[in-house]
Amino acid sequence: MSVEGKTAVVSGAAMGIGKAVTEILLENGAKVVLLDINEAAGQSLLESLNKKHGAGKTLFVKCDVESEEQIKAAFKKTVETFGGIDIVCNNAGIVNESRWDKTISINLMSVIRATYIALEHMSKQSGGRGGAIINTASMAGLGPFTCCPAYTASKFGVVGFTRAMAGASKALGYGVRLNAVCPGFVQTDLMDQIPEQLGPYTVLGESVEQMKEKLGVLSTSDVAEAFLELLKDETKDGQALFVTPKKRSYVQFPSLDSKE
Ligand SMILES: NC(=O)C1=CN([C@@H]2O[C@H](COP(=O)(O)OP(=O)(O)OC[C@H]3O[C@@H](n4cnc5c(N)ncnc54)[C@H](O)[C@@H]3O)[C@@H](O)[C@H]2O)C=CC1
Ligand SMILES: CCCCCC(=O)CC\C=C/C=C/C=C/[C@@H](O)[C@@H](O)CCCC(=O)O
Repeated sequence: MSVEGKTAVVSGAAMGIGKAVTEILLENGAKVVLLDINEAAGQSLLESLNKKHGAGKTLFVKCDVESEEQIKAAFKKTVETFGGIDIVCNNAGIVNESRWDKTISINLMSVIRATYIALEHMSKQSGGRGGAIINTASMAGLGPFTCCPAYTASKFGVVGFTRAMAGASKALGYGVRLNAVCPGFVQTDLMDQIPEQLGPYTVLGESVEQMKEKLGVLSTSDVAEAFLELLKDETKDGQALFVTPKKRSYVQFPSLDSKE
């Protein structure tokens, strides 16, 4: 799918990975609606993007992804402004092992909530144009990251939901592809804040520095490139794309097909 002329919605767009995804989409000719709870950072990014890419290609909507009402309003505003939605990147996320319920709520429940609301606009079965949804999972959604069990659970959930929803979308003729991106460490505020966010598992976080050294640390634009690959390659549906500085590969899951 060409990104040129398409309308995209990116959550957690004010900073980090979401900001880089927003930038790569604009560079490739898309219009982008930035959703974030941080209004100051969102508005300031919008101003600099408008200077660089020209006004009329972006919109910032203050939106807490935990709120169904605010997500609905943000998607409605997108359709009113740009005439439809082709791409959604569910990217907003946190690490907070002390508030594990909030971690599950933002990282997993909000991805499911936003996907269902997005599909009301995007599905060909409800008058939409079809398109693509990319959910930001993590390497911690593929293997257990012992210093953050709730974060790990949320990201396993994102991978599982994305794969199942891709199958449902295909079977029901929605015309919407769904994929997950699973990065290792990425240089962002979230990564820098890991040591303070592990609550009862803080002592286990001591191995994080060694893991970072072993795996390397991605730049946000490395991750944005992976998003672009998933958008452009229409053969990718229900995939988890694992990304580290040394490797980018599609995860091979065990086949559990009862027909085989
Ligand atoms: N940085 C890393 O090492 C990795 C990050 N990830 C995932 O990437 C995603 C983005 O993370 P980063 O860019 O690193 O974090 P970040 O902290 O730099 O940016 C996250 C953005 O999400 C926004 N946000 C947080 N809660 C929100 C809410 N309730 N509603 C709307 N916006 C909200 C923040 O205001 C911020 O702008 C997350 O889902 C994270 O789990 C995945 C793998 C590695
Ligand atoms: C602590 C929150 C991390 C937030 C940012 C990320 O999502 C980074 C994810 C990066 C690496 C995840 C690695 C997971 C590795 C496991 O699959 C396992 O192979 C490593 C085992 C060692 C351990 O759990 O300590």
